[in-house]
Order: sequence, then C-alpha cells, then structure tokens
Amino acid sequence: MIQTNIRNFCIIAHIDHGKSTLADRLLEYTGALSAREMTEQVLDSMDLERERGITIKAQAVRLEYQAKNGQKYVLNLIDTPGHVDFTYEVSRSLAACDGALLVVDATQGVEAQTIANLYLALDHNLDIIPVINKVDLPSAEPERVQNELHEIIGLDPDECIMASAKTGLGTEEILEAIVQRIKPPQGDARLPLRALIFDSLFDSYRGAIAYVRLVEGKIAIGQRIRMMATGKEFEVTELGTFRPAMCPAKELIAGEVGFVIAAMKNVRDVEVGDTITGVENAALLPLPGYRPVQPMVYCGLYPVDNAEYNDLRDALEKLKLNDASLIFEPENSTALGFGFRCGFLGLLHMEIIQERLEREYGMNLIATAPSVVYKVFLTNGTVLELSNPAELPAANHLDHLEEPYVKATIILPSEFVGTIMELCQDKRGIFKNMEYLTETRVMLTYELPLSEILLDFFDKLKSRSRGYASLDYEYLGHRPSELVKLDILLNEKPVDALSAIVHRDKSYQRGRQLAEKLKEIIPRQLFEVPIQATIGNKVIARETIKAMRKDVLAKCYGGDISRKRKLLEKQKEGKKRMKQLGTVEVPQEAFLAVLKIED
Ligand SMILES: Nc1nc2c(ncn2[C@@H]2O[C@H](COP(=O)(O)OP(=O)(O)OP(=O)(O)O)[C@@H](O)[C@H]2O)c(=O)[nH]1
Repeated sequence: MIQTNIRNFCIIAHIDHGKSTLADRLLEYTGALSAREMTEQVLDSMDLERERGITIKAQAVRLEYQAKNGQKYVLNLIDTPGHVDFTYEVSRSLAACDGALLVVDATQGVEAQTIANLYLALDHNLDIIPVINKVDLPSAEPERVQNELHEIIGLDPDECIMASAKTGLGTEEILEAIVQRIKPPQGDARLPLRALIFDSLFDSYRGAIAYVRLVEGKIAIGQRIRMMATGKEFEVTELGTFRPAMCPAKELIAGEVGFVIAAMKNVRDVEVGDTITGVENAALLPLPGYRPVQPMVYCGLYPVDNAEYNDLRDALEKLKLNDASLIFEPENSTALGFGFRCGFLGLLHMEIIQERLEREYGMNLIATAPSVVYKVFLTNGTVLELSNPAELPAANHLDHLEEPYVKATIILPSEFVGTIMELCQDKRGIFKNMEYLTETRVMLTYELPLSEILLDFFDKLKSRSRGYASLDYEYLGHRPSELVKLDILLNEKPVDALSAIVHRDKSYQRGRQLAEKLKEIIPRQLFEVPIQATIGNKVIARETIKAMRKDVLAKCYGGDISRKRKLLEKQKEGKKRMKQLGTVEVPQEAFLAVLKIED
C-alpha cells in the first residue's frame, strides 16, 4: 500500500538564490494562495527572518497539482533552513523528503552551502532536480552554471530547468518534474507507526505542535503515542495538514506530511529527529539520525541593571518554550553580577536570541564574547567541559586542553585563492584539498579551530574576496591544542567577563591588542585606569586610560538650552550600555573587543 499520488520535496539553495520566491510561485500556481494573498513570502513566518531575509525554522505546505497526465497529486513542500548553524535541522527536513529542487542563482553559480546541502540530500538518497534561477537577469550565465553542476556532481546539463521565480518562467516545468522525477513515498501504511518529527512549534493555546512525516503506519485522533528517544507518552488530540493554514484531518497515513497535537507542554517534548510510534503495536526501532541538541557556542548574558535578573530569566524561559536548541543556566560573574550562560547552535542563532530578548522583551543586556566548548583534562584524571573561559582551573591542575575543530569548505573565484589560503593559515587552518570546479572557481577544504571562525573569520573571508567567497563548515571533533588563559585587569582588579582562552602562539599578540583596544573603547574616567593583560601571573601588556574631567556642557558656552538638553540626553543614552565594574564604567563593546581585533 504505497501512496503513488504523493511527492515530498524540499528546496535546497544558497542564501538569496531565490528559494522563498520560488516557493511562492509554486504556491501561487497550484492555487494554495491567490496572488493577492501573496503580498508577503509565506514560508518565512517570523518577523526577524523576514528582516534578515533568511529562513530559520523549517516548515511545510501541502500543494495540490493536476499534472498534464490528468492525475491529481499532493505535493508536500518542506522548507529547510538556509544557514550553517542549522545543519542538523536541515538534515532532518531532508530526511522527511524523497526529492529536492536544487536552486542555483544563474548570476552567481554554485556556492558552499549549495554543495553542503546537496551532499546531505544525496546522503539521504533524494532525487535531485536542478533549477537554474534568475535567468531573467541580464547578467545571468545559465550555461556556466550548468557546467559547474556537471563538473561538481555530474548532473546532466539537460536535466537543468531554466527558471525565473520572479517572472514565473519554468514554474510548470518544475511541477511536472516533481511529479515525474521524484519517487513516491515508499513506506507501508500497514506497518507499525513510525513518524519522523522534522520540526516543532509552540502555540500558547495548544502547546507544542509536531511537524511530522509519516514514514510507516497510520496515526489517528485519540491514539496513544510514544516518543521513541525520550519515552514520553501522549494522546493525540488534533491532526492535519498545512495548506498552508492548518487544516484538520482524522488520520494521517504513511507518506503524508502534517502536524500532530497531543497536549505536549513544550518543544522539548517533541524533539526534532525523534520518532513517534504507537503505545500499542509499537515499532521496534526508531528512524535513524536522531541526535540530542548540542550547542556549539556559548556566551554570558547579563542585565545591565541587576534588578532585571528575574525579567531576563522569564524572557529566556519564554523563548525556550519555542526553541529547543536554546540552553541556559544561571551564572555569577564578579564583574557583571548575576546572569546566564547561554548555549546556541552558532553565531547567527546567538545574535537572533539576543535581538529577540532586546526587541520583544525590552531587555537591556551585556553580552560577553562568544566561546566554544573546551574539553579540559585535569592532572587528577577528570575531564571537564568548559564554556566559560573565566572558569578554567589554574595551570598547575591542567594536563591539557582540547578545542573543537571544523571541516570548512570555501568556494571562491580563483583570483582570491592566495589571499584566502593565507587567511586560513593565519587562523591555524590545516590545508586539506583544493579543487577547480571550473576554470575560474575553486573549492578549498581546510580543517580549522571553531574558535577562530567565531572570531572574525567570516568577515575577513568576505572582505578579502570582495564578497565572493562562500563558507560552510561542519563539526569534526575535539583535538588537543596549546591553549592558555588570557586575563584582563582593570584598575588592578581581574575582570572575569573579559577572560579569554587563546592559542599560546598568539597569546602575547592578542594580549597587547586587547589592552590597546580596551584603551580605545573605555571612556576616560575621573581617575587614571591601568589596563593589564596577564597570562598566569605574568603581565604581558599594559596600557593606561588617562584621567579626565567629564564635562559635556563645557561645549555649550552656556548658550542654547535645547542644545544643552540634547547633549545631556545623548550622554544618558550613552550610559545605558555601561556597566559599573568596581569604580570603572565599561561599555558593552569592551566585552566584545576580543572579536574586533585587527591583525
Ligand atoms: N531577478 C530575479 N530576482 C529574483 C528571482 N528569484 C528571487 N529573486 C530575488 O532574489 C532575492 C532573494 O530571494 P529569496 O527568495 O528571498 O531568497 P532565498 O533563497 O529564499 O533566501 P533565504 O530565505 O535567505 O534562503 C529577492 O530579492 C528576490 O526578489 C528571479 O528569478 N529573478
């Protein structure tokens, strides 16, 4: 019993190559939405996503299409996140599909993320339909892109569909290709239930909602279900499909994509990648590929005003309801007071959470520099996982440290190869491979410490390649590294929130630069403030902030009162983000100074 009239597919594309626009065209063509309703792109639903123009949460929509052969088909489009932070979410969305549209911008060509996601799709055995988009643009070079796809993955140039998501060119051809070239779902509805959770959402009335792909069996309202990884059990209260609004159904069967609601209190009850089975007639094995959430990047978040500590905790708890990958625990810093150490999937995820805390919850925050997770091997044989550099035990207790490494894939025009290789070398990269994709485009593979990528790798990559290089990376594992702790003292007092773990070879240089940078950033105070950088007990750099009488009104010559008020307001604004450390006032940028150091 196989559902021959269903096709489950996703769209793989590099950022800005036109995934959302193409999805809109498909929705419009199949009548899922009228043109008038199409004022906004449907699949990116969070405000922040729209503003940043990226896709964060995977979602799904069901299209109905009458093919040229006269048959009706149900096409489930599963949206995938487009950013390297969300690789695991991407892999779960791909696992829910049988085929993928590979969208490549005809003016840009294949990029690092296209390749990374394409390889993921091939791993999942998806049928690939290459779509060359934006052929309406004068600068489009569809033949070159066709060639690249042929060189890189051996795709037959004749298989490529020329399209413009803007004008609608190629839309029908794409829909026909989905029906003809993507295999129907293979699972049997008579087997015990196995449904893959590929995404989840929190609704304040209904609790957590699971987005599922039924792989085998059936699920019906009233059925008792079990989450195979967590063992939690629930009773199904609502089911249905997305068209794109939620449309209720009595049951879902193998091959279908839809949602399940079962009085689940928060998104941790519905972990992405987990398998739903029945309490009765349970499946023996879960679907492959589940992995618990693993944050890669941590930072400390502290309220500027200590009285807002409880508000911050409430806000984080609310965000966590809807974001299973956000992790936080209380932390105490001598410099910053009470706050939280928060774990994120990557830098973008971190920025999004910070921005939401500030915008949606009105928090005024100090964020410390992001850190990776180090493995600390102590002389007594214990191993610690450490995400806060300030907590590194003293050197005499340390046997050695390990830091996370990633495999980085960089695609760039060949003229920039020299400068980018130099950059990778400088970031402690280990060269692995260089491959010409075409005459003018090169793919470089390096192994790099994740901490170097967090620093400023991406910005430097972009500036050195005039924006043309693209980067993707995946976690390889932890490796031993010669790391030391760099401390900063302000006014003779160590500031724990400014401590950093750095490579021994770079520690002196980093200490000097950090002291210089802090001198620039920290405003003059009423007294002289020494800044010292130390490793162990050794001072490796020293700067002094000269004393100054702060008298902003002096500039006004006692004249215009409105101007005076303006200046005072401005000064108040400037103060907001200041944190009083002992007797010294330190602005937010100081805690991120370590990220902004120029080589
Ligand atoms: N001229 C032209 N512009 C297009 C076409 N398709 C998309 N665009 C434009 O390209 C930009 C990026 O398109 P999106 O659909 O937002 O890209 P995306 O791949 O969904 O981006 P992410 O959501 O970040 O992954 C938008 O400004 C679109 O209007 C096309 O076929 N022709």
